[in-house]
Amino acid sequence: MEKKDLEVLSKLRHKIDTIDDEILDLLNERARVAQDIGHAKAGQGLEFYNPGRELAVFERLIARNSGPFPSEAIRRVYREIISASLSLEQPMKVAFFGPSATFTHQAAQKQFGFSAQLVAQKSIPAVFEEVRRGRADYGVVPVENTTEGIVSHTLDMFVESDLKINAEILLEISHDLLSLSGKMEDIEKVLSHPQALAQCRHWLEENLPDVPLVDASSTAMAARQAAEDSSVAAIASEIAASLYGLRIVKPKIQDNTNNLTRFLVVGRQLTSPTGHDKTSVLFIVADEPGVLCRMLGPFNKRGINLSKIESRPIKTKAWEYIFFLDLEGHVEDAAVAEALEDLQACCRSFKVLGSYPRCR
Ligand SMILES: O=C(O)C(=O)C[C@]1(C(=O)O)C=C[C@@H](O)C=C1
Repeated sequence: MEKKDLEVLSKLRHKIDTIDDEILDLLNERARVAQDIGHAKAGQGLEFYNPGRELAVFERLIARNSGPFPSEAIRRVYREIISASLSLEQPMKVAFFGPSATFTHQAAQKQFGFSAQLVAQKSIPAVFEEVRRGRADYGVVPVENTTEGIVSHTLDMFVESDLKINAEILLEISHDLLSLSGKMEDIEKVLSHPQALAQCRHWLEENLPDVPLVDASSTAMAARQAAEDSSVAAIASEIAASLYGLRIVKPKIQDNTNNLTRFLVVGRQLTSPTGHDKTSVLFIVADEPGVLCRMLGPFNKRGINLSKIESRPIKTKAWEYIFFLDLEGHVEDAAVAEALEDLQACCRSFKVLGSYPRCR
């Protein structure tokens, strides 16, 4: 580099250093305000974590952004700023359906950031139990997938549990091809969970036709094995790559690109309205003619959009069902409250599972 160019570079770097100093000062100023909010909330017995407010922060900044800083990066950067602020208010413990490096782990990290303490649990009931006993502040569990449908284990938990849904997380399930070197030519074997191998079958046939495919007990386990042998590649998540020190040979190799999973954040309290909410309820109706029509009528009458209805068998009674309904709005909205009151009138059993910010 010529002396003149070096001088230009040095000036620009000095400019960046000055900007970074300002950013750092502002980050500390913001953290102090977040601490003040934390104290004010503690005084009123309010929850420190407020997913609705977080969403509003992300969305306001993304709408305001004129670039060139990428909008998606704004979400990620602010995710970590808020996560760090929250850890000053109160170190947060989040139980998730593990093991580590699963997609639920990734969803928990997306929602709570790196400053939260994420603790893997062996089962979905164990996640609920950790939160119920107060050993974790929140829990993250999967609830439905665009390819596989509902996760019945999670829905069944709400029948007995008093925990409330505080937020939903949408995650694109992206299967990445990972290895130690990150080079296609080093791959002699591909390892993954049978479902992940099946979801990437066409890509594997086209790109690695002669390489043997071997089943592993989980995508995380496949990544762990790939970390021990440079001739083995694993199909696993991005988080598995960072956990096991693997490189991405090829991202997003799944055949169906529209593979999304919805996760729920469960906590011990109901959350307050944000203006963009969704409510989930569970109920059992009497087994009599016209009851299905009557249970949906109150929502139709008030123009309330129903986004999902599921039924699950009642385990103690043959051919009777529990319904799970998702609707737009918050239980504190007048129209929603009235509709739910009408619904309750034709139910043998009824429970609000939570009102929480709709993922947009
Ligand atoms: O606004 C609040 O309620 C805060 O506690 C502040 C803050 C933030 O850093 O912006 C931190 C944590 C909450 O989950 C939401 C927002």
